[in-house]
Amino acid sequence: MEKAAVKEDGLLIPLIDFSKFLHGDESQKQEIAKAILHGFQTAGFIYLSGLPITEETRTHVFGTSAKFFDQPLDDKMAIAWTTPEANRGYSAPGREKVSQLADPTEVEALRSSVPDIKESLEIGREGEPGHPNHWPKEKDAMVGFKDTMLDFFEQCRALHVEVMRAIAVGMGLDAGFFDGFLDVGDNTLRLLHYPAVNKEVFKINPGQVRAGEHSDYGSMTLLFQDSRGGLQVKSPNGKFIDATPIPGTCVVNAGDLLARWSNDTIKSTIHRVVEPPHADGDVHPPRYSIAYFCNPNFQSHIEVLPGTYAAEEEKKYPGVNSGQYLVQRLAATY
Ligand SMILES: O=C(O)CCC(=O)C(=O)O
Ligand SMILES: [Fe+2]
Repeated sequence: MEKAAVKEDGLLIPLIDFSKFLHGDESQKQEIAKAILHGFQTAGFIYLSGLPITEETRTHVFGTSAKFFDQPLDDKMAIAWTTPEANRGYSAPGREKVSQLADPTEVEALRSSVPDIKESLEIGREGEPGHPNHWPKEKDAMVGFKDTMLDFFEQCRALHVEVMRAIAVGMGLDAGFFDGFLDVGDNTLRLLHYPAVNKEVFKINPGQVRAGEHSDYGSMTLLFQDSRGGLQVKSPNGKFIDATPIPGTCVVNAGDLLARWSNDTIKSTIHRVVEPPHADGDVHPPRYSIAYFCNPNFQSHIEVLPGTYAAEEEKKYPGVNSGQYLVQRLAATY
């Protein structure tokens, strides 16, 4: 039996040892595959431990990400995010004027806007024709940045393939069923930084969050969070529940396209990032996380999966092109 990472208000997010799928015997593989699929079908979220990505890699990538965000705003703006088709580059935070909150009109303006308090860098598949990545200049603290991120991108790409193999096994399909849909690696690595924020900001703005509620779009997201906390997942009863960080794990959530692909037998669950549950003093320290958004190859045609419907009329969705679906969804957010 696997353990629960989160268990509250009807939301049970399992904690699953993935090394038993990768290296276990046949019965362990089956057991883990079923647990993973069940987690996606019920919560839409799982926590994986026993990952092939080492703690050393993880620490190095988080350190490198922090160095990127540490750069002057101008340097980051020089590689700004451009279009949903490219989906690459830097997005600046909504900037709050916390020091001027005594002015009631300012406060009102802030209250009505409540932008997310975060900045991010999106890195796509290196070498995608027409869409070069926006890399920071290879100098000073940014020397080696590109290599570090490309290496991590590849490790996450490989992990996605393995988790999809587990889903295939769980569904009773061939283990390699999804391989041909994923081999290109049309994925996005998003580095996230939620800057330090005064607690007052959350008090003055009841609606203030670090990242607004949403579901993800693709097949699944591999989410690496630091120890700060603040990620919340919506329970079946509509309450936001803390998805507390567990060292050495990766949170994996199914996206909208996988839900659609599975005829809604897999859930793409709403989540958000809010004020962490604890803070010493007046300021919440910064939070860093890394989301790796996995997608079926942009060229893939996504038809409801065999075994998720009994009769043709039970298919809830027509086929769709993966790339077109994703660009459409992204265009609606930015
Ligand atoms: O930072 C996090 O923990 C969550 C980020 C997230 O949900 C997203 O970027 O889609
Ligand atoms: Fe998300």
